[in-house]
Amino acid sequence: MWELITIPLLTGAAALCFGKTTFSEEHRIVQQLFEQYHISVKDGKEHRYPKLVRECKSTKRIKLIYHTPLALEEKTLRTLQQVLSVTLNQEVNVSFKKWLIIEISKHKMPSYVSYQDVPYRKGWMVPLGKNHQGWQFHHFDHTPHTTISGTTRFGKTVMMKVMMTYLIEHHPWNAQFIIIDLKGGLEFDRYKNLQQVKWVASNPKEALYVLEQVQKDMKERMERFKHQGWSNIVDTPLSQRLFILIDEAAQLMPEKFMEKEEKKHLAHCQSILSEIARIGGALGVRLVYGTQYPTSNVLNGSIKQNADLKISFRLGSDYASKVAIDAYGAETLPSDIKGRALIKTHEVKEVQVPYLNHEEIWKRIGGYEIAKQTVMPNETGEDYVHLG
Ligand SMILES: Nc1ncnc2c1ncn2[C@@H]1O[C@H](COP(=O)(O)OP(=O)(O)OP(=O)(O)O)[C@@H](O)[C@H]1O
Repeated sequence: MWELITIPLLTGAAALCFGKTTFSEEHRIVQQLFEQYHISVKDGKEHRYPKLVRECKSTKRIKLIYHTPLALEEKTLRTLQQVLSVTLNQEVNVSFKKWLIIEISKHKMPSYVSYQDVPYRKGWMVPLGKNHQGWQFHHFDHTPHTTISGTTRFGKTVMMKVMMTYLIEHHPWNAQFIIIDLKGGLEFDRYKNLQQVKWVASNPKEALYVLEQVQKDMKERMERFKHQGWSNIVDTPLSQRLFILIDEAAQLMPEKFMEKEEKKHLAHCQSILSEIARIGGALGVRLVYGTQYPTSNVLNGSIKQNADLKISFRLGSDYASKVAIDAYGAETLPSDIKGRALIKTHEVKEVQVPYLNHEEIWKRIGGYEIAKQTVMPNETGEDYVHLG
Protein backbone atom coordinates (compact mmCIF):
# COMPACT_ATOMS: atom_id res chain seq x y z
CA MET A 1 0.00 0.00 0.00
CA TRP A 2 1.44 3.37 -0.86
CA GLU A 3 1.67 6.19 1.63
CA LEU A 4 -0.55 9.16 1.12
CA ILE A 5 0.70 12.67 0.51
CA THR A 6 -1.93 14.62 -1.37
CA ILE A 7 -4.97 13.91 -3.38
CA PRO A 8 -4.39 15.53 -6.76
CA LEU A 9 -7.34 17.00 -8.53
CA LEU A 10 -7.54 15.09 -11.73
CA THR A 11 -9.35 17.63 -13.77
CA GLY A 12 -8.99 17.32 -17.50
CA ALA A 13 -8.28 13.62 -17.31
CA ALA A 14 -10.71 12.92 -20.11
CA ALA A 15 -8.69 15.08 -22.48
CA LEU A 16 -5.73 12.70 -22.16
CA CYS A 17 -7.62 9.45 -22.40
CA PHE A 18 -7.41 7.27 -25.45
CA GLY A 19 -9.97 4.61 -26.11
CA LYS A 20 -7.32 1.90 -26.16
CA THR A 21 -8.27 -1.72 -26.41
CA THR A 22 -4.85 -3.34 -26.82
CA PHE A 23 -2.05 -2.65 -24.40
CA SER A 24 1.66 -3.12 -24.67
CA GLU A 25 3.66 -5.86 -23.02
CA GLU A 26 5.34 -3.14 -20.93
CA HIS A 27 1.99 -2.00 -19.52
CA ARG A 28 1.11 -5.59 -18.66
CA ILE A 29 4.36 -5.93 -16.71
CA VAL A 30 3.76 -2.60 -14.94
CA GLN A 31 0.28 -3.80 -13.94
CA GLN A 32 1.75 -6.99 -12.48
CA LEU A 33 4.19 -4.91 -10.46
CA PHE A 34 1.36 -2.71 -9.13
CA GLU A 35 -0.25 -5.88 -7.83
CA GLN A 36 2.95 -7.47 -6.54
CA TYR A 37 4.02 -4.32 -4.67
CA HIS A 38 0.49 -3.43 -3.52
CA ILE A 39 0.49 -0.11 -5.32
CA SER A 40 -3.20 0.36 -4.88
CA VAL A 41 -5.87 1.95 -2.74
CA LYS A 42 -8.49 -0.13 -1.00
CA ASP A 43 -12.01 0.90 -1.82
CA GLY A 44 -14.22 -1.33 0.29
CA LYS A 45 -13.21 -4.83 -0.77
CA GLU A 46 -11.81 -3.65 -4.10
CA HIS A 47 -8.21 -2.66 -4.85
CA ARG A 48 -7.96 0.36 -7.12
CA TYR A 49 -4.76 0.37 -9.15
CA PRO A 50 -3.32 3.22 -11.25
CA LYS A 51 -5.16 3.33 -14.56
CA LEU A 52 -3.43 3.72 -17.92
CA VAL A 53 -4.73 6.80 -19.69
CA ARG A 54 -2.18 7.22 -22.42
CA GLU A 55 0.57 5.25 -24.08
CA CYS A 56 3.04 6.90 -26.47
CA LYS A 57 5.45 4.80 -28.49
CA SER A 58 8.39 5.90 -30.59
CA THR A 59 11.44 4.14 -31.93
CA LYS A 60 13.40 5.42 -28.92
CA ARG A 61 11.03 4.98 -26.00
CA ILE A 62 7.65 4.08 -24.58
CA LYS A 63 5.85 6.51 -22.29
CA LEU A 64 3.03 5.22 -20.10
CA ILE A 65 0.85 7.73 -18.28
CA TYR A 66 -1.32 6.57 -15.41
CA HIS A 67 -4.11 8.22 -13.50
CA THR A 68 -3.75 7.46 -9.82
CA PRO A 69 -6.37 8.22 -7.19
CA LEU A 70 -3.64 9.25 -4.76
CA ALA A 71 -0.11 10.64 -5.10
CA LEU A 72 2.79 8.22 -4.73
CA GLU A 73 5.58 8.66 -2.25
CA GLU A 74 9.10 9.14 -3.65
CA LYS A 75 10.27 5.86 -2.16
CA THR A 76 7.52 3.94 -3.96
CA LEU A 77 8.50 5.59 -7.26
CA ARG A 78 12.16 4.64 -6.77
CA THR A 79 11.25 1.01 -5.99
CA LEU A 80 9.06 0.85 -9.07
CA GLN A 81 11.83 2.35 -11.19
CA GLN A 82 14.43 -0.06 -9.88
CA VAL A 83 12.30 -3.20 -10.23
CA LEU A 84 11.13 -2.21 -13.72
CA SER A 85 14.70 -1.49 -14.89
CA VAL A 86 15.79 -4.92 -13.74
CA THR A 87 12.69 -6.73 -15.07
CA LEU A 88 12.81 -5.11 -18.51
CA ASN A 89 16.60 -4.75 -18.57
CA GLN A 90 16.09 -1.25 -19.97
CA GLU A 91 16.54 2.28 -18.70
CA VAL A 92 13.38 3.36 -16.89
CA ASN A 93 12.37 6.70 -15.42
CA VAL A 94 9.41 6.95 -13.07
CA SER A 95 8.04 10.32 -11.99
CA PHE A 96 4.91 11.71 -10.46
CA LYS A 97 3.55 15.11 -11.38
CA LYS A 98 -0.19 14.85 -11.03
CA TRP A 99 0.12 11.78 -13.28
CA LEU A 100 2.29 8.72 -12.78
CA ILE A 101 4.65 8.77 -15.75
CA ILE A 102 6.76 5.75 -16.66
CA GLU A 103 9.27 6.23 -19.46
CA ILE A 104 11.02 3.16 -20.80
CA SER A 105 13.97 3.81 -23.04
CA LYS A 106 14.73 1.30 -25.76
CA HIS A 107 18.42 2.01 -25.25
CA LYS A 108 20.39 0.37 -22.52
CA MET A 109 22.41 2.50 -20.14
CA PRO A 110 26.11 2.18 -21.08
CA SER A 111 28.14 0.43 -18.39
CA TYR A 112 31.36 2.11 -19.52
CA VAL A 113 32.11 5.31 -21.41
CA SER A 114 35.48 6.67 -22.33
CA TYR A 115 36.71 10.21 -21.84
CA GLN A 116 38.03 10.07 -25.40
CA ASP A 117 34.43 10.15 -26.67
CA VAL A 118 33.42 13.25 -24.70
CA PRO A 119 32.40 16.00 -27.13
CA TYR A 120 33.71 19.56 -26.98
CA ARG A 121 31.61 22.20 -25.19
CA LYS A 122 32.30 25.90 -25.01
CA GLY A 123 32.33 27.80 -21.72
CA TRP A 124 32.96 26.62 -18.18
CA MET A 125 31.46 23.21 -18.86
CA VAL A 126 32.50 19.77 -17.66
CA PRO A 127 31.14 16.37 -18.71
CA LEU A 128 29.18 14.52 -16.03
CA GLY A 129 28.39 11.43 -18.01
CA LYS A 130 26.30 9.79 -20.67
CA ASN A 131 22.84 8.25 -20.66
CA HIS A 132 20.20 7.47 -23.29
CA GLN A 133 19.57 11.20 -23.73
CA GLY A 134 23.22 11.72 -24.68
CA TRP A 135 26.07 13.50 -22.92
CA GLN A 136 25.18 15.44 -19.77
CA PHE A 137 27.27 18.49 -18.97
CA HIS A 138 27.54 20.83 -16.04
CA HIS A 139 28.07 24.57 -16.44
CA PHE A 140 30.17 25.97 -13.58
CA ASP A 141 29.23 29.57 -14.38
CA HIS A 142 25.54 28.73 -13.95
CA THR A 143 25.97 26.56 -10.87
CA PRO A 144 29.26 27.28 -9.12
CA HIS A 145 29.36 24.63 -6.40
CA THR A 146 28.85 20.90 -6.42
CA THR A 147 28.99 18.02 -3.97
CA ILE A 148 30.12 14.51 -4.91
CA SER A 149 29.18 11.67 -2.57
CA GLY A 150 29.68 7.94 -2.84
CA THR A 151 30.93 4.85 -1.09
CA THR A 152 34.60 4.09 -1.47
CA ARG A 153 35.87 2.93 -4.90
CA PHE A 154 32.87 3.90 -7.02
CA GLY A 155 34.40 6.84 -8.86
CA LYS A 156 34.53 10.15 -6.93
CA THR A 157 38.23 10.80 -7.49
CA VAL A 158 38.05 9.76 -11.14
CA MET A 159 35.19 12.21 -11.62
CA MET A 160 37.21 15.06 -10.06
CA LYS A 161 40.11 14.21 -12.36
CA VAL A 162 37.79 14.17 -15.36
CA MET A 163 36.53 17.64 -14.41
CA MET A 164 40.03 18.92 -13.88
CA THR A 165 41.43 17.48 -17.11
CA TYR A 166 38.55 18.86 -19.16
CA LEU A 167 38.87 22.32 -17.60
CA ILE A 168 42.63 22.42 -18.14
CA GLU A 169 42.32 21.19 -21.72
CA HIS A 170 39.72 23.83 -22.52
CA HIS A 171 40.89 26.73 -20.32
CA PRO A 172 44.63 26.26 -19.87
CA TRP A 173 45.26 29.93 -19.09
CA ASN A 174 42.19 30.68 -17.03
CA ALA A 175 41.41 27.64 -14.88
CA GLN A 176 43.14 27.63 -11.50
CA PHE A 177 42.98 24.94 -8.89
CA ILE A 178 43.47 24.44 -5.20
CA ILE A 179 43.32 20.78 -4.26
CA ILE A 180 42.63 19.70 -0.71
CA ASP A 181 43.56 16.03 -0.86
CA LEU A 182 43.10 14.62 2.60
CA LYS A 183 43.59 11.01 1.60
CA GLY A 184 47.28 11.22 2.34
CA GLY A 185 48.06 13.48 -0.62
CA LEU A 186 48.74 10.48 -2.85
CA GLU A 187 46.00 10.95 -5.43
CA PHE A 188 46.95 14.47 -6.45
CA ASP A 189 50.63 14.71 -5.58
CA ARG A 190 51.81 15.02 -9.19
CA TYR A 191 49.19 17.70 -9.88
CA LYS A 192 51.10 20.24 -7.82
CA ASN A 193 53.52 20.60 -10.74
CA LEU A 194 50.82 21.82 -13.09
CA GLN A 195 50.94 25.52 -13.87
CA GLN A 196 47.17 25.75 -13.20
CA VAL A 197 47.49 24.30 -9.69
CA LYS A 198 48.17 26.86 -6.99
CA TRP A 199 48.31 24.50 -4.07
CA VAL A 200 47.84 20.88 -3.09
CA ALA A 201 47.06 20.72 0.63
CA SER A 202 47.49 17.25 2.02
CA ASN A 203 46.68 17.78 5.68
CA PRO A 204 44.23 19.92 7.70
CA LYS A 205 46.95 22.44 8.65
CA GLU A 206 47.78 23.16 5.02
CA ALA A 207 44.08 23.15 4.20
CA LEU A 208 43.42 25.88 6.76
CA TYR A 209 46.34 27.91 5.52
CA VAL A 210 45.22 27.82 1.92
CA LEU A 211 41.55 28.45 2.78
CA GLU A 212 42.61 31.53 4.78
CA GLN A 213 44.40 32.82 1.68
CA VAL A 214 41.28 32.28 -0.41
CA GLN A 215 39.25 34.12 2.23
CA LYS A 216 41.70 37.04 2.18
CA ASP A 217 41.63 37.18 -1.61
CA MET A 218 37.84 37.00 -1.66
CA LYS A 219 37.74 40.08 0.59
CA GLU A 220 40.03 41.97 -1.77
CA ARG A 221 38.04 40.86 -4.75
CA MET A 222 34.80 41.92 -3.07
CA GLU A 223 36.21 45.45 -2.63
CA ARG A 224 37.15 45.50 -6.31
CA PHE A 225 33.69 44.30 -7.33
CA LYS A 226 32.06 47.01 -5.16
CA HIS A 227 34.33 49.63 -6.63
CA GLN A 228 33.51 48.55 -10.20
CA GLY A 229 29.81 48.07 -9.49
CA TRP A 230 30.00 44.35 -10.38
CA SER A 231 27.79 41.78 -8.72
CA ASN A 232 28.82 38.54 -10.42
CA ILE A 233 31.99 37.45 -12.18
CA VAL A 234 30.01 36.14 -15.15
CA ASP A 235 29.10 39.76 -16.00
CA THR A 236 32.68 41.06 -15.74
CA PRO A 237 35.67 40.94 -18.09
CA LEU A 238 37.49 38.68 -15.58
CA SER A 239 38.27 35.41 -17.29
CA GLN A 240 39.83 33.30 -14.54
CA ARG A 241 38.01 30.91 -12.26
CA LEU A 242 39.36 29.25 -9.13
CA PHE A 243 38.28 25.65 -8.48
CA ILE A 244 38.68 24.24 -4.98
CA LEU A 245 38.56 20.44 -5.07
CA ILE A 246 38.17 18.68 -1.75
CA ASP A 247 38.75 14.94 -1.74
CA GLU A 248 37.34 13.63 1.49
CA ALA A 249 35.65 16.54 3.14
CA ALA A 250 34.88 14.42 6.24
CA GLN A 251 38.54 14.83 7.20
CA LEU A 252 37.80 18.51 7.80
CA MET A 253 35.14 17.74 10.42
CA PRO A 254 36.00 18.34 14.07
CA GLU A 255 35.48 15.15 16.12
CA LYS A 256 34.91 14.66 19.85
CA PHE A 257 38.13 12.69 20.38
CA MET A 258 40.34 15.48 18.94
CA GLU A 259 42.53 17.90 20.87
CA LYS A 260 41.00 21.33 21.49
CA GLU A 261 43.46 23.03 19.15
CA GLU A 262 42.75 20.61 16.29
CA LYS A 263 39.00 21.05 16.73
CA LYS A 264 39.44 24.83 16.58
CA HIS A 265 41.49 24.47 13.42
CA LEU A 266 38.88 22.37 11.66
CA ALA A 267 35.97 24.53 12.84
CA HIS A 268 37.77 27.45 11.24
CA CYS A 269 38.13 25.49 7.96
CA GLN A 270 34.39 24.78 8.08
CA SER A 271 33.48 28.41 8.61
CA ILE A 272 35.66 29.52 5.66
CA LEU A 273 34.18 26.80 3.45
CA SER A 274 30.69 27.99 4.38
CA GLU A 275 31.70 31.53 3.48
CA ILE A 276 33.10 30.37 0.13
CA ALA A 277 29.86 28.46 -0.52
CA ARG A 278 27.79 31.56 0.28
CA ILE A 279 29.71 34.33 -1.45
CA GLY A 280 32.54 32.71 -3.42
CA GLY A 281 30.40 31.76 -6.42
CA ALA A 282 29.73 35.35 -7.44
CA LEU A 283 33.45 36.11 -7.06
CA GLY A 284 34.59 33.27 -9.32
CA VAL A 285 35.35 30.55 -6.78
CA ARG A 286 33.91 27.09 -7.51
CA LEU A 287 33.75 24.36 -4.87
CA VAL A 288 33.81 20.65 -5.67
CA TYR A 289 33.16 18.98 -2.34
CA GLY A 290 33.72 15.21 -2.26
CA THR A 291 32.89 12.79 0.52
CA GLN A 292 32.35 9.11 1.28
CA TYR A 293 30.26 10.06 4.30
CA PRO A 294 27.28 12.19 3.33
CA THR A 295 25.99 13.03 6.80
CA SER A 296 24.27 16.27 7.74
CA ASN A 297 27.51 17.32 9.52
CA VAL A 298 29.78 16.80 6.55
CA LEU A 299 27.28 18.24 4.06
CA ASN A 300 26.31 21.11 6.32
CA GLY A 301 23.59 23.66 5.60
CA SER A 302 25.43 26.27 3.60
CA ILE A 303 27.43 23.78 1.53
CA LYS A 304 24.30 21.84 0.60
CA GLN A 305 22.07 24.83 0.03
CA ASN A 306 24.62 26.47 -2.22
CA ALA A 307 25.58 23.38 -4.18
CA ASP A 308 22.84 23.26 -6.76
CA LEU A 309 24.43 20.29 -8.45
CA LYS A 310 24.59 17.23 -6.23
CA ILE A 311 26.21 14.08 -7.54
CA SER A 312 26.17 10.68 -5.93
CA PHE A 313 27.73 7.34 -6.73
CA ARG A 314 26.39 4.24 -4.98
CA LEU A 315 25.64 4.72 -1.29
CA GLY A 316 24.91 2.28 1.50
CA SER A 317 21.42 3.42 2.45
CA ASP A 318 18.40 5.37 1.27
CA TYR A 319 18.96 7.73 4.19
CA ALA A 320 22.50 8.57 2.94
CA SER A 321 21.10 9.10 -0.56
CA LYS A 322 18.51 11.52 0.79
CA VAL A 323 21.23 13.51 2.58
CA ALA A 324 23.57 13.46 -0.42
CA ILE A 325 21.17 14.40 -3.21
CA ASP A 326 17.85 15.13 -1.48
CA ALA A 327 16.39 12.09 -3.19
CA TYR A 328 16.36 8.33 -2.85
CA GLY A 329 18.07 6.19 -5.47
CA ALA A 330 21.84 6.19 -4.90
CA GLU A 331 21.36 3.11 -2.70
CA THR A 332 19.91 1.20 -5.67
CA LEU A 333 22.63 2.04 -8.20
CA PRO A 334 24.24 -1.17 -9.50
CA SER A 335 26.93 -2.52 -7.20
CA ASP A 336 28.91 -4.05 -10.08
CA ILE A 337 29.30 -0.93 -12.24
CA LYS A 338 31.95 1.66 -11.37
CA GLY A 339 31.32 5.22 -12.44
CA ARG A 340 27.51 4.99 -12.37
CA ALA A 341 26.06 8.08 -10.71
CA LEU A 342 22.94 10.09 -10.07
CA ILE A 343 23.11 13.78 -10.85
CA LYS A 344 20.60 16.01 -9.14
CA THR A 345 19.72 19.53 -10.22
CA HIS A 346 16.01 20.31 -10.51
CA GLU A 347 15.59 16.64 -11.46
CA VAL A 348 17.51 13.41 -10.94
CA LYS A 349 19.29 11.76 -13.87
CA GLU A 350 21.37 8.61 -14.01
CA VAL A 351 24.63 8.77 -15.95
CA GLN A 352 27.71 6.73 -16.66
CA VAL A 353 30.70 8.94 -15.86
CA PRO A 354 33.50 8.89 -18.46
CA TYR A 355 36.63 7.02 -17.49
CA LEU A 356 40.07 8.45 -17.80
CA ASN A 357 43.18 6.62 -16.66
CA HIS A 358 46.43 8.00 -15.35
CA GLU A 359 48.36 7.71 -18.64
CA GLU A 360 45.62 9.42 -20.62
CA ILE A 361 45.45 12.30 -18.11
CA TRP A 362 49.15 13.01 -18.36
CA LYS A 363 49.17 12.61 -22.12
CA ARG A 364 46.58 15.37 -22.25
CA ILE A 365 47.76 17.79 -19.57
CA GLY A 366 51.35 16.74 -18.84
CA GLY A 367 52.57 19.54 -21.11
CA TYR A 368 51.53 22.03 -18.44
CA GLU A 369 53.89 20.58 -15.84
CA ILE A 370 56.44 23.13 -14.75
CA ALA A 371 59.25 23.01 -12.22
CA LYS A 372 57.78 24.50 -9.07
CA GLN A 373 59.48 25.03 -5.79
CA THR A 374 57.57 23.39 -2.98
CA VAL A 375 57.27 26.06 -0.36
CA MET A 376 55.79 25.55 3.05
CA PRO A 377 53.54 28.39 4.19
CA ASN A 378 55.20 30.85 6.51
CA GLU A 379 53.51 32.86 9.25
CA THR A 380 52.70 35.83 7.04
CA GLY A 381 51.56 33.74 4.12
CA GLU A 382 53.89 35.61 1.78
CA ASP A 383 54.76 32.43 -0.11
CA TYR A 384 51.21 32.02 -1.27
CA VAL A 385 50.59 32.67 -4.95
CA HIS A 386 47.61 35.04 -5.10
CA LEU A 387 44.44 34.33 -6.99
CA GLY A 388 44.26 35.88 -10.41
N1 LIG B 1 33.80 6.35 -14.55
C1 LIG B 1 34.39 5.18 -14.35
N2 LIG B 1 34.30 4.21 -15.30
C2 LIG B 1 34.91 3.01 -15.10
N3 LIG B 1 35.60 2.68 -14.00
C3 LIG B 1 35.73 3.61 -13.03
C4 LIG B 1 35.11 4.90 -13.15
N4 LIG B 1 35.38 5.60 -12.04
C5 LIG B 1 36.12 4.81 -11.26
N5 LIG B 1 36.34 3.61 -11.84
C6 LIG B 1 37.11 2.48 -11.27
O1 LIG B 1 36.93 2.48 -9.86
C7 LIG B 1 38.17 2.68 -9.19
C8 LIG B 1 37.95 3.56 -7.97
O2 LIG B 1 37.60 4.86 -8.38
P1 LIG B 1 37.93 6.14 -7.49
O3 LIG B 1 39.35 6.12 -7.03
O4 LIG B 1 37.48 7.32 -8.25
O5 LIG B 1 36.97 5.86 -6.24
P2 LIG B 1 36.61 6.81 -5.02
O6 LIG B 1 35.12 6.85 -4.99
O7 LIG B 1 37.33 8.09 -5.10
O8 LIG B 1 37.13 5.93 -3.82
P3 LIG B 1 37.69 6.43 -2.39
O9 LIG B 1 36.57 7.17 -1.74
O10 LIG B 1 38.06 5.18 -1.70
O11 LIG B 1 38.87 7.29 -2.71
C9 LIG B 1 39.09 3.28 -10.24
O12 LIG B 1 40.43 2.96 -9.98
C10 LIG B 1 38.60 2.65 -11.52
O13 LIG B 1 39.17 1.38 -11.70
